[in-house]
Amino acid sequence: MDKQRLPLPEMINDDKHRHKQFNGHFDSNRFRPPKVKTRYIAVENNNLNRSQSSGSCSANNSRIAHAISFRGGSECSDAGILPASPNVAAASSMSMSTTSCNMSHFEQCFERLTKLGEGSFGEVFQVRDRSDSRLYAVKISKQLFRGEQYRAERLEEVRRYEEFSGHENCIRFIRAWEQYDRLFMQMELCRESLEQYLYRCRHIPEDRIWHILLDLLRGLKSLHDRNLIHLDIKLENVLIDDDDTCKLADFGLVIDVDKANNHQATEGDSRYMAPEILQGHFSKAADIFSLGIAMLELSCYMDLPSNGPLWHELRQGKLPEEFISKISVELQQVIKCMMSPDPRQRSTTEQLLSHPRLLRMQKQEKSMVTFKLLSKCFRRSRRAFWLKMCNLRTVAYRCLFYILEILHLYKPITSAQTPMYNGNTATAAPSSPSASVAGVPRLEFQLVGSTPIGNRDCYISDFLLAMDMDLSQHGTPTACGRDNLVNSTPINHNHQTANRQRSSSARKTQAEKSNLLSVDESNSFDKLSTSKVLETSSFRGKKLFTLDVDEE
Ligand SMILES: Nc1ncnc2c1ncn2[C@@H]1O[C@H](COP(=O)(O)OP(=O)(O)OP(=O)(O)O)[C@@H](O)[C@H]1O
Ligand SMILES: [Mg+2]
Repeated sequence: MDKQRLPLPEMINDDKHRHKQFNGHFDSNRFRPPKVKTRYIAVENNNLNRSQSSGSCSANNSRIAHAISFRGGSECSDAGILPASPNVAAASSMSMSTTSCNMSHFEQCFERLTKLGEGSFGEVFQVRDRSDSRLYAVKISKQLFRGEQYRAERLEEVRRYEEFSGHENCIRFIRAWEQYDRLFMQMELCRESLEQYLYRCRHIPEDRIWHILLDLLRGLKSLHDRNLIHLDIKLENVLIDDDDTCKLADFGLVIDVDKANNHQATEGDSRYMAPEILQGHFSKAADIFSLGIAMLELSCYMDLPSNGPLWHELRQGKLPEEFISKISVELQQVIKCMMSPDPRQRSTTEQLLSHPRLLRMQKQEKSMVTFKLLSKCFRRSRRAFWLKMCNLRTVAYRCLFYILEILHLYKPITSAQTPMYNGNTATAAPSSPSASVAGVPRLEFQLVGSTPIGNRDCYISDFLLAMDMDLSQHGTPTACGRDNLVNSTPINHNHQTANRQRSSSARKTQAEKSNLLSVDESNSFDKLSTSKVLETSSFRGKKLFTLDVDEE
């Protein structure tokens, strides 16, 4: 990647330091390092089509999801084609393969819930894993891979995430894959970013600031120990998990110190940028400066300038008195030490971690370690318990619905097997279907079968009522749009039986007078042979006849 220089800070005559302003949404128009712009396409399943991946570095393969991992020690591995999620495999077996084929791996595996945030490289979504119902965060790169070089740079982030995933103060990485020329990274879900936390709390107690500093110094040390520099330390790139632990995230600009001044580095957010970066000097000390200024922002609720005279003042060691005076001298000294204009004078992570206050905190933490572990275990088991309870409840409801559904379908089928109508005179059935229908709660379901009425969503009870009304008015079931209907389908038998049970004797007579006639094919073949058949169709091996019946 070519080194991209920030334009020199503009001289703006706004020389007043300000408290942070929050107008309900996060400022997305901050001064950011210049980045090559490409057309942004919203990450929707339907948008991820072949035409957009034209010019792709991964060419024809871009439609297939490939796992990305550097864990095996290989330099850049496309670990292989990802299998479809188990849910999709099940869906495919239920002849939904066309739909599942059109789904991206992301959609097959996750249910997208909310958007958590957005940076210059990616959008991050809260998702639910369809296989275990757990919540995760998935970062989807905004820009399509424009070429092998660009793709390799994006995949570097995966390598870094994998490298630091095990550290308590770095975000836990789960897996990554590429599809449709985009990179997808699944990671642990955090509660919020440090920036969101600051906007929520505004005034953060100093005790908490020290704890945050300790967490971040530990995370940063794990990078610096490997001779890597983050280059994008800022409040947005620090995430807080459910246990209130701060974690470093966004390793998109991480670079090897040895390669840092070799056209490899890209500056991060100018508000947090160390002064020497303008001269192209990238070092671990640059990260210390960024962390120091982030601590100033956090402890003083100060709006950091992205350019102008105030930007320069902050980098000359002049910290605004009206802000800095609000915090303890101890914290002031640490911040000043981290923000020293000369990078050689800045303390290292190790030196900072050996600050008496931080040492005391680390000792306290050690003694609290068992208690912390226990409380963590308790919180996790409580969560697991509720999850299980919810699952049990779902299973119980499902069973209940199945039973109800089976009951519902069972009765009409048996009633159809017993001829209940003989000729045009309805005789009472031995059981009372209407009573059983009334006993079944109003259940929404799709009618099984392919009768004209079965091809739409309806309530079976609605249908019964409709039949009831039709019969009471004309004795002609308009649901089928015929005047003379002979029907042996289970559903219609049931309707007629239910109708018969619920209707008054007057209505019964009316029904008898009408041309409605229900016959079983086997029993009433002789009647059929004498009647004029207008139309025939079949349902479940039973024949449906539309007859012109002589009333006598
Ligand atoms: N694991 C996560 N859990 C919760 N929120 C997250 C997570 N990862 C990222 N976010 C949110 O998404 C935002 C953007 O994520 P991230 O910083 O990784 O994107 P980016 O495009 O690389 O950003 P940048 O512009 O800093 O390079 C974060 O500021 C944070 O608010
Ligand atoms: Mg970020």
